[in-house]
Amino acid sequence: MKAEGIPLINLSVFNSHDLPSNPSSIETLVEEIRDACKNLGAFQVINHGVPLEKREKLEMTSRKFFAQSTEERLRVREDEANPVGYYDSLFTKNVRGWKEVLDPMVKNPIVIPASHEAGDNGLKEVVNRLPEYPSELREACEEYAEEMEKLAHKLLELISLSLGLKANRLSGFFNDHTSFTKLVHYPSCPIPHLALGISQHKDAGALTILAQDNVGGLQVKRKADGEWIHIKPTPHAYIVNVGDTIQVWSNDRYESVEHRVMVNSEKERFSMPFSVNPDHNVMIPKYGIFENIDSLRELAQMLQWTPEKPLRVATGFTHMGIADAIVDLVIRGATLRANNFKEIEGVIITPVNSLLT
Ligand SMILES: O=C(O)CCC(=O)C(=O)O
Ligand SMILES: [Fe+2]
Repeated sequence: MKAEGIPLINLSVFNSHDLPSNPSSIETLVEEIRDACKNLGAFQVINHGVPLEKREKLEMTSRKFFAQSTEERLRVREDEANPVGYYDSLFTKNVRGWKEVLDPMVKNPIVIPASHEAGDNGLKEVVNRLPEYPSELREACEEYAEEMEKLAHKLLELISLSLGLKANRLSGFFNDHTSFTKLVHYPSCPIPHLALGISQHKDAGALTILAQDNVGGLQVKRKADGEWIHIKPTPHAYIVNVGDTIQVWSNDRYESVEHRVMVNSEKERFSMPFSVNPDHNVMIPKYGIFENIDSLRELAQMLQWTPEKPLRVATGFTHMGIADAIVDLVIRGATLRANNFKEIEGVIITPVNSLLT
């Protein structure tokens, strides 16, 4: 099924919170996820198990929050020290988009790197800044986030399976996740031809699970022909975008999708993207996660591996197939540095020169 060029995936076989015990019952579903992630990097899900009343409650509180005076909204404005809260970019000559946002985190507080500077190992604590009005906003956010976490878990399991990995392969990366909900308001815009709600970008996290209202404006870029596809609102559905983190974990099998939001002169629009982000200290290996000998061989080929370009291999050595693959590489003359091996589940391979200090 398609909804205006974007696959529409029915999750009903997966509706309880656990994976069905019979793997063949979800084979088709896993295939659909694989095709959607490969071809577009985005899809919509229906029968996703998220109760409609939780979504509607948060949508209502979001509308109430943004309907307040500018002064009230600015009371919870984020700043450099604590980059969580309200921000708007309405008055910045549209380069940053015709929108305003409130972005509460799921876990509160969270600890994140103090800066993006290489070599800065400092950490800082970030706390949610939530408004007093509407009074039900905090509860609505918490209840909604709980549902989003469950859906995210299902989607990550399906994506793992679709990559030939165990269903729970990615779960361990999300114990102290840094996911957050974004309440976004795009006011109607008198100069829609000169502005964008959000200009073309990719999301950095693992996935984004997005609820949009019935106005429309989101577009995703189809890699095959560079065409922008309008995502027509499907009532109660969620749009799922593949982010950069999944792109890396999947060794580019799935690419994060470029998207943007158009604005219009008549209607304001509300959306609620939920960013599914791993723990801040999770290592995102440059060449993905491999659990079988074929993918390791494929990688060696992809890297045009030669003895002059040695690889560093890190592995738990629990999997005979992997050990065989390493032997295979050794036979081809690789310089393997056994004392550099780290005991990490699965296999991570990176060219030596980018890892050695
Ligand atoms: O509002 C939307 O439809 C998309 C928002 C988005 O892409 C983002 O916040 O990263
Ligand atoms: Fe986005």
